[in-house]
Amino acid sequence: MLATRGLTWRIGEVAIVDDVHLDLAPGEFLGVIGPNGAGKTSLFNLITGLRRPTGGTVLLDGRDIGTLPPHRRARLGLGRTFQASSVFGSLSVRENVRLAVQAYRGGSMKLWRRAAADREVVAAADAALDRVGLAHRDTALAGTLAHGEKRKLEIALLLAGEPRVMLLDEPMAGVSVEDVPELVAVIKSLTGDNGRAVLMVEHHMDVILELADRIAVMHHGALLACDTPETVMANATVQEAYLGEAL
Ligand SMILES: Nc1ncnc2c1ncn2[C@@H]1O[C@H](COP(=O)(O)OP(=O)(O)OP(=O)(O)O)[C@@H](O)[C@H]1O
Repeated sequence: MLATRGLTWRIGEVAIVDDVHLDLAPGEFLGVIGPNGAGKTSLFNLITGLRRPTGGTVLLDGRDIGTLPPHRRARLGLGRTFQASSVFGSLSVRENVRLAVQAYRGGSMKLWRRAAADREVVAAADAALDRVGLAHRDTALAGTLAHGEKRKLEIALLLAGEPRVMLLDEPMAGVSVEDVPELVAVIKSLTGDNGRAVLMVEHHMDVILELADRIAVMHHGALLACDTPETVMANATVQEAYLGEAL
């Protein structure tokens, strides 16, 4: 479904992302781990088109999307959440999602269809909020949400774009321990929907182990291993790379 081939991003002599070959199958959940600075976010930036690679490319359904700008990739079904929050704090939760749905669907609706289209947009926004368990908070100002709720809202914004491949960048960041299981359940419920695949960077190993079918390990920009959780955890090279380093 999604693949990278020799994906590389060099700054001068330094390879931030180094010859990465990844394959993500429909319905698959691939966790990406690696110490701080390993190149995980940079990899996401290359896949979504925020950065241009200095080598290699990205394929979606076998099509080379390596030269497309981010919005074209998003339209083809590649959706992403960001580490930095992309929520409008002074708007309501529902309004945030409604805007995201509207942005995704575009403004090409005929005028006479406007009312029906508006109803469809609101319905899609409500459905997304329902999926992430935020329907009861629809009128709250987004800026007043707790961290865990904000992460859910970010996932709802992502769902507004009807992604077939979801890239989640540290969805548990800033979330309090007691809110983690609920957020994990939400993410789990979204995987495999019509073959939706997920690529997730996460530092919490317990979360990765609960969700991931396979784990990709990055180290100094390169892919050290990519295999089932059991095989990766037993991999001597991986253990060596992490000796004394937090995942
Ligand atoms: N625009 C840039 N210019 C120069 N160096 C950069 C740039 N972006 C990232 N880097 C460097 O590339 C390396 C990889 O960064 P990246 O953010 O991709 O790592 P990461 O694995 O996501 O780390 P973290 O887990 O801390 O988020 C780091 O050493 C970072 O300083």
